[in-house]
Amino acid sequence: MKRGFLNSSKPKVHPQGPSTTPAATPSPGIDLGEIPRAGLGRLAIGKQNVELPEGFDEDVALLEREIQAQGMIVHTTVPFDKALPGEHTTECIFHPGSKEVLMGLSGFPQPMVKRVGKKSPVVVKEASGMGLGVFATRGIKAGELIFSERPLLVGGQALPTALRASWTREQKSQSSLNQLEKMLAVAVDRMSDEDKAAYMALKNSHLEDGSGPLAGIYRTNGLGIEGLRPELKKGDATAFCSGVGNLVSRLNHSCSRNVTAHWNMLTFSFQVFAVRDIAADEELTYQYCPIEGSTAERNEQLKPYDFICACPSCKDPESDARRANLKKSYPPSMIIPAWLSGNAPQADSKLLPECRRQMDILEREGMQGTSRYFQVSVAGFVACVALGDAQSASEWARKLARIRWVDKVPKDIESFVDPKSRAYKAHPVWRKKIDGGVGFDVMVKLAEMGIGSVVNLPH
Ligand SMILES: C[S@@+](CC[C@H](N)C(=O)[O-])C[C@H]1O[C@@H](n2cnc3c(N)ncnc32)[C@H](O)[C@@H]1O
Repeated sequence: MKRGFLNSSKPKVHPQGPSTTPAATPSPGIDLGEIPRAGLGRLAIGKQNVELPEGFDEDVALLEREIQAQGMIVHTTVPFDKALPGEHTTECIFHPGSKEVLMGLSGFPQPMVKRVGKKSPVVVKEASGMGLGVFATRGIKAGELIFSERPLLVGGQALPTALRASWTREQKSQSSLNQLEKMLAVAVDRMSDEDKAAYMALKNSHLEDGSGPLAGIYRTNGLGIEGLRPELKKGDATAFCSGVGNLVSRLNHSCSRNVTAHWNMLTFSFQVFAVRDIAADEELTYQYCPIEGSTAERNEQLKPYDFICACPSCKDPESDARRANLKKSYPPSMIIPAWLSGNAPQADSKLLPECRRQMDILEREGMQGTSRYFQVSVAGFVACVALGDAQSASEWARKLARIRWVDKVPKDIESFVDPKSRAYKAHPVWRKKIDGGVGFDVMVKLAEMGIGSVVNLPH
């Protein structure tokens, strides 16, 4: 989950958002202060006290009324019309325009009705030293959609708050946080009693920094959602909204996580997929920060969550060198077009060994949910097809077939898992490295598979 909001000085990751399914990314949240108690002349921000200017409360109230009058914040419920029996609803705090994005989607929202009687593949229970966590109730296969969840709450990042230029940074931070708490209070108040209780029961790791109780939960549990603010540049921190779920927000962090969470706009839900096989009773883990960096860098970014990661990679003294090596290595999918057209003779003998070397690091580090894992798998597959080696290509196809959360994985990839499949000879790249004849049609097919361009997947 990528958490993050207003004026946060914490890293906003994620970004990711490319030509693939949007990912849910953690967001660190506003790094602000405590909700002021009415009538107090000083506000606690973090461990400090902030002097308030004369008439501060009245000034804030005036500015808030202006924001309301201008319709800069929209409280709404999804689905907009009456929910079906058993269908979960989400309270939303939107920027202007977000609701219109959803109303423009044909068939929105596809209903999400609870399946009664089917045993859930997961259970929430105590995770030693981490509070609660999500655990598998049975073995789960790589690529399986484990659960979908429509969130309790979705809010915009950097929601407009009333600020005066003359205030100090601390006063602005304080005021933004106060206003966020008020907006959240409206949204939580609109929830059903069951959802309200679920929201209030979520973890709050912002007890010491002065966040109000609702904002503390929001900042601890939000996962980034992209696509609700199309007017903003993709990948901008402010282009993200943040969703808090009853189940998805119970996922603990690991730098070698075994699930990935993606946002499905049409059902207005998070979809959680297994990125590798998960054993019965194993904990499901997600990543709260980018995981390509060193152990120290990752733990710096995890500070807003108030824990030190003790995952296998963080404890392995050789992990940093492996991840650093991967970071500085070129994604092999970028080289394929030149290699195929004969413009990269130096890559002829190195391309496939390089794919295998990078795959070895990715698997040892538990990085199957990363962009690089997709890039290496697709490069290995295409290279083997181009060399007319269906046996080796089928091994790469098996990996690709499990990456179900990436739009660029060819829809017919399953037909390449059998090396004897007739699909091989019909593939536009079949034996092209040997027979030549790489034309525009082949390049188009490669581009469709994310080859030759940087495919940046979300976490
Ligand atoms: C989104 S919540 C995850 C669910 C949470 N454990 C609970 O009890 O609801 C995030 C918080 O869980 C805890 N947490 C998550 N991953 C952790 C980890 N790898 N080690 C220790 N604590 C972790 C931290 O307190 C963090 O602020």
